[in-house]
Amino acid sequence: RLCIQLINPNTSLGMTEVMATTARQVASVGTEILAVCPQEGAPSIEGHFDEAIATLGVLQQVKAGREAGVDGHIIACFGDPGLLAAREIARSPVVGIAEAAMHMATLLATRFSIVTTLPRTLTIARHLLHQYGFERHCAALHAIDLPVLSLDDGSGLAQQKVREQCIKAKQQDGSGAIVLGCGGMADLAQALTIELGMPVIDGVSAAVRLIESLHALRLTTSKYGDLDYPLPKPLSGRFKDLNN
Ligand SMILES: NC(=O)NC1=NC(=O)NC1=O
Repeated sequence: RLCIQLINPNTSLGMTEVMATTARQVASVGTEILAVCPQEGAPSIEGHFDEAIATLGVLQQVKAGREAGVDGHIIACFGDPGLLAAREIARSPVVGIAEAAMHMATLLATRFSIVTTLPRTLTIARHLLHQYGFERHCAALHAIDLPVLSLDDGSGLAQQKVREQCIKAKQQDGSGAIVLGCGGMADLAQALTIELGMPVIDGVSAAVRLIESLHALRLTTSKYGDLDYPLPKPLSGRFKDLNN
Protein backbone atom coordinates (compact mmCIF):
# COMPACT_ATOMS: atom_id res chain seq x y z
CA ARG A 1 0.00 0.00 0.00
CA LEU A 2 1.21 3.48 -0.88
CA CYS A 3 0.36 6.66 1.01
CA ILE A 4 0.68 9.86 -1.03
CA GLN A 5 0.43 13.23 0.74
CA LEU A 6 -1.55 15.77 -1.30
CA ILE A 7 -0.64 19.26 -0.09
CA ASN A 8 -2.96 22.09 -1.05
CA PRO A 9 -0.68 25.09 -0.41
CA ASN A 10 -3.65 27.41 0.08
CA THR A 11 -5.90 27.21 3.13
CA SER A 12 -9.25 26.73 1.33
CA LEU A 13 -10.68 23.38 2.43
CA GLY A 14 -13.12 23.26 -0.50
CA MET A 15 -10.25 23.22 -2.97
CA THR A 16 -8.44 20.60 -0.91
CA GLU A 17 -11.52 18.40 -1.15
CA VAL A 18 -11.94 18.82 -4.92
CA MET A 19 -8.32 17.82 -5.47
CA ALA A 20 -8.45 14.96 -2.98
CA THR A 21 -11.55 13.51 -4.65
CA THR A 22 -9.90 13.59 -8.08
CA ALA A 23 -6.67 12.15 -6.69
CA ARG A 24 -8.57 9.26 -5.07
CA GLN A 25 -10.44 8.56 -8.31
CA VAL A 26 -7.26 8.16 -10.34
CA ALA A 27 -5.04 6.51 -7.71
CA SER A 28 -4.35 2.78 -7.96
CA VAL A 29 -6.29 0.41 -5.75
CA GLY A 30 -4.43 0.35 -2.45
CA THR A 31 -3.00 3.85 -2.75
CA GLU A 32 -4.09 6.12 0.08
CA ILE A 33 -4.33 9.88 -0.46
CA LEU A 34 -3.59 11.97 2.64
CA ALA A 35 -4.97 15.45 1.80
CA VAL A 36 -3.66 18.36 3.88
CA CYS A 37 -3.29 22.14 3.76
CA PRO A 38 -1.37 24.61 5.94
CA GLN A 39 -2.96 25.78 9.22
CA GLU A 40 -2.02 29.33 8.30
CA GLY A 41 -1.36 31.16 5.04
CA ALA A 42 -3.27 32.43 2.01
CA PRO A 43 -6.79 31.29 1.05
CA SER A 44 -5.68 31.31 -2.56
CA ILE A 45 -2.35 31.75 -4.31
CA GLU A 46 -2.44 34.32 -7.08
CA GLY A 47 1.02 35.78 -7.41
CA HIS A 48 4.64 35.81 -6.27
CA PHE A 49 3.82 37.21 -2.81
CA ASP A 50 1.15 34.56 -2.12
CA GLU A 51 3.57 31.85 -3.25
CA ALA A 52 6.23 33.10 -0.86
CA ILE A 53 3.76 32.97 2.03
CA ALA A 54 2.58 29.47 1.03
CA THR A 55 6.07 28.04 0.92
CA LEU A 56 6.44 27.85 4.72
CA GLY A 57 3.21 25.88 5.04
CA VAL A 58 4.27 23.56 2.23
CA LEU A 59 7.57 22.84 3.96
CA GLN A 60 5.86 22.25 7.31
CA GLN A 61 3.49 19.77 5.68
CA VAL A 62 6.30 18.01 3.80
CA LYS A 63 8.18 17.57 7.08
CA ALA A 64 5.05 16.21 8.78
CA GLY A 65 4.46 13.84 5.87
CA ARG A 66 8.03 12.60 5.96
CA GLU A 67 7.71 11.93 9.69
CA ALA A 68 4.43 10.11 9.04
CA GLY A 69 6.27 7.94 6.51
CA VAL A 70 4.38 8.93 3.35
CA ASP A 71 5.65 7.55 0.02
CA GLY A 72 5.40 10.83 -1.88
CA HIS A 73 4.29 14.46 -1.72
CA ILE A 74 2.23 16.44 -4.24
CA ILE A 75 2.45 20.25 -4.21
CA ALA A 76 -1.04 20.93 -5.52
CA CYS A 77 -0.81 24.54 -6.71
CA PHE A 78 0.04 25.46 -10.28
CA GLY A 79 3.00 27.56 -9.24
CA ASP A 80 4.66 24.50 -7.65
CA PRO A 81 5.56 26.71 -4.64
CA GLY A 82 8.51 25.52 -2.58
CA LEU A 83 9.19 22.55 -4.86
CA LEU A 84 13.00 22.44 -4.65
CA ALA A 85 13.10 23.39 -0.96
CA ALA A 86 10.59 20.60 -0.33
CA ARG A 87 12.82 18.14 -2.19
CA GLU A 88 15.74 19.04 0.08
CA ILE A 89 13.83 18.04 3.22
CA ALA A 90 11.89 15.15 1.68
CA ARG A 91 13.02 11.54 1.58
CA SER A 92 10.40 10.39 -0.95
CA PRO A 93 9.43 11.97 -4.32
CA VAL A 94 7.97 15.49 -4.40
CA VAL A 95 6.02 16.42 -7.54
CA GLY A 96 4.38 19.74 -8.38
CA ILE A 97 1.13 19.71 -10.35
CA ALA A 98 2.45 22.12 -12.99
CA GLU A 99 5.54 20.05 -13.75
CA ALA A 100 3.51 16.83 -13.65
CA ALA A 101 0.96 18.09 -16.16
CA MET A 102 3.63 19.60 -18.41
CA HIS A 103 5.68 16.39 -18.47
CA MET A 104 2.59 14.34 -19.30
CA ALA A 105 1.64 16.75 -22.09
CA THR A 106 5.08 16.42 -23.72
CA LEU A 107 4.58 12.63 -23.89
CA LEU A 108 1.30 13.08 -25.78
CA ALA A 109 1.73 16.08 -28.09
CA THR A 110 4.54 18.09 -29.66
CA ARG A 111 3.06 21.32 -28.27
CA PHE A 112 0.61 22.09 -25.50
CA SER A 113 -1.45 25.07 -24.36
CA ILE A 114 -2.03 26.19 -20.79
CA VAL A 115 -5.37 27.47 -19.45
CA THR A 116 -5.04 29.13 -16.05
CA THR A 117 -6.86 31.61 -13.79
CA LEU A 118 -5.73 35.25 -13.54
CA PRO A 119 -3.63 36.96 -16.24
CA ARG A 120 -1.01 37.85 -13.63
CA THR A 121 -0.40 34.12 -12.96
CA LEU A 122 0.52 33.65 -16.64
CA THR A 123 3.97 35.01 -15.75
CA ILE A 124 4.37 32.35 -13.07
CA ALA A 125 3.49 29.66 -15.60
CA ARG A 126 6.03 31.16 -18.03
CA HIS A 127 8.70 31.10 -15.30
CA LEU A 128 7.98 27.41 -14.74
CA LEU A 129 8.15 26.63 -18.48
CA HIS A 130 11.60 28.22 -18.48
CA GLN A 131 12.72 26.50 -15.28
CA TYR A 132 11.56 23.05 -16.48
CA GLY A 133 12.81 23.53 -20.05
CA PHE A 134 9.39 23.32 -21.67
CA GLU A 135 9.22 26.81 -23.25
CA ARG A 136 9.46 25.46 -26.79
CA HIS A 137 6.76 22.87 -26.06
CA CYS A 138 4.18 25.46 -24.98
CA ALA A 139 2.28 26.98 -27.91
CA ALA A 140 0.25 29.50 -25.91
CA LEU A 141 -1.09 30.41 -22.49
CA HIS A 142 -4.63 31.58 -21.68
CA ALA A 143 -6.31 32.91 -18.54
CA ILE A 144 -10.03 32.73 -17.65
CA ASP A 145 -9.55 36.11 -15.88
CA LEU A 146 -11.34 34.93 -12.74
CA PRO A 147 -9.81 34.46 -9.28
CA VAL A 148 -8.81 31.01 -8.06
CA LEU A 149 -11.67 30.77 -5.56
CA SER A 150 -14.23 31.41 -8.32
CA LEU A 151 -13.65 27.73 -9.12
CA ASP A 152 -15.00 26.92 -5.66
CA ASP A 153 -18.03 29.27 -5.49
CA GLY A 154 -20.56 26.80 -6.85
CA SER A 155 -21.74 29.11 -9.66
CA GLY A 156 -20.18 27.10 -12.47
CA LEU A 157 -19.07 30.34 -14.17
CA ALA A 158 -15.36 29.60 -13.83
CA GLN A 159 -15.84 26.08 -15.14
CA GLN A 160 -17.66 27.46 -18.18
CA LYS A 161 -14.82 29.93 -18.79
CA VAL A 162 -12.27 27.10 -18.58
CA ARG A 163 -14.25 25.19 -21.21
CA GLU A 164 -14.42 28.28 -23.46
CA GLN A 165 -10.67 28.90 -23.18
CA CYS A 166 -9.90 25.25 -23.92
CA ILE A 167 -12.07 25.39 -27.06
CA LYS A 168 -10.31 28.63 -28.09
CA ALA A 169 -6.90 27.02 -27.48
CA LYS A 170 -7.86 24.02 -29.59
CA GLN A 171 -9.05 26.25 -32.45
CA GLN A 172 -6.21 28.80 -32.39
CA ASP A 173 -3.00 27.46 -30.88
CA GLY A 174 -1.95 24.59 -33.10
CA SER A 175 -1.27 22.55 -29.96
CA GLY A 176 -2.22 18.92 -29.44
CA ALA A 177 -2.84 18.97 -25.71
CA ILE A 178 -4.04 21.35 -23.01
CA VAL A 179 -2.70 21.69 -19.46
CA LEU A 180 -5.18 22.94 -16.84
CA GLY A 181 -3.36 25.59 -14.87
CA CYS A 182 -4.96 25.40 -11.43
CA GLY A 183 -5.46 22.75 -8.80
CA GLY A 184 -9.10 23.79 -8.60
CA MET A 185 -9.63 22.63 -12.19
CA ALA A 186 -8.67 19.04 -11.33
CA ASP A 187 -12.23 17.71 -11.72
CA LEU A 188 -12.66 19.17 -15.23
CA ALA A 189 -9.97 17.33 -17.19
CA GLN A 190 -11.69 14.03 -17.97
CA ALA A 191 -14.91 15.55 -19.34
CA LEU A 192 -13.00 18.14 -21.38
CA THR A 193 -10.74 15.45 -22.84
CA ILE A 194 -13.83 13.64 -24.11
CA GLU A 195 -15.63 16.76 -25.32
CA LEU A 196 -12.62 18.26 -27.12
CA GLY A 197 -11.23 14.99 -28.43
CA MET A 198 -7.73 15.86 -27.27
CA PRO A 199 -5.74 15.35 -24.05
CA VAL A 200 -6.75 17.91 -21.40
CA ILE A 201 -4.41 17.25 -18.50
CA ASP A 202 -4.88 17.88 -14.79
CA GLY A 203 -1.69 18.05 -12.76
CA VAL A 204 -3.15 16.46 -9.62
CA SER A 205 -4.02 13.27 -11.49
CA ALA A 206 -0.70 13.30 -13.34
CA ALA A 207 1.23 13.75 -10.10
CA VAL A 208 -0.52 10.84 -8.36
CA ARG A 209 0.41 8.43 -11.14
CA LEU A 210 3.93 9.81 -11.55
CA ILE A 211 4.64 9.24 -7.86
CA GLU A 212 3.23 5.72 -8.10
CA SER A 213 5.51 5.09 -11.09
CA LEU A 214 8.60 6.44 -9.34
CA HIS A 215 7.85 4.21 -6.37
CA ALA A 216 7.32 1.16 -8.60
CA LEU A 217 10.71 1.88 -10.18
CA ARG A 218 12.30 2.21 -6.72
CA LEU A 219 13.31 5.78 -7.60
CA THR A 220 13.15 8.69 -5.19
CA THR A 221 14.42 12.25 -4.69
CA SER A 222 18.17 12.42 -5.23
CA LYS A 223 20.20 13.16 -2.12
CA TYR A 224 23.35 13.50 -4.21
CA GLY A 225 24.10 17.19 -4.73
CA ASP A 226 21.85 20.21 -4.28
CA LEU A 227 18.78 18.26 -3.15
CA ASP A 228 20.59 16.68 -0.22
CA TYR A 229 19.12 17.48 3.21
CA PRO A 230 19.72 21.13 4.24
CA LEU A 231 23.00 21.92 6.00
CA PRO A 232 22.43 21.59 9.75
CA LYS A 233 22.02 24.94 11.52
CA PRO A 234 19.91 26.31 14.36
CA LEU A 235 16.76 27.86 12.88
CA SER A 236 14.82 30.22 15.14
CA GLY A 237 11.21 31.12 15.87
CA ARG A 238 8.56 29.56 13.65
CA PHE A 239 11.29 27.93 11.52
CA LYS A 240 12.70 26.05 14.52
CA ASP A 241 13.42 22.39 13.71
CA LEU A 242 12.02 22.78 10.17
CA ASN A 243 15.34 21.49 8.78
CA ASN A 244 15.76 18.33 10.79
N1 LIG B 1 -2.45 29.41 -11.28
C1 LIG B 1 -3.19 29.10 -10.22
O1 LIG B 1 -4.39 29.18 -10.24
N2 LIG B 1 -2.55 28.66 -9.08
C2 LIG B 1 -3.20 28.30 -7.93
N3 LIG B 1 -3.48 29.07 -6.91
C3 LIG B 1 -4.05 28.32 -5.93
O2 LIG B 1 -4.40 28.73 -4.83
N4 LIG B 1 -4.12 27.05 -6.35
C4 LIG B 1 -3.62 26.97 -7.61
O3 LIG B 1 -3.50 25.98 -8.31
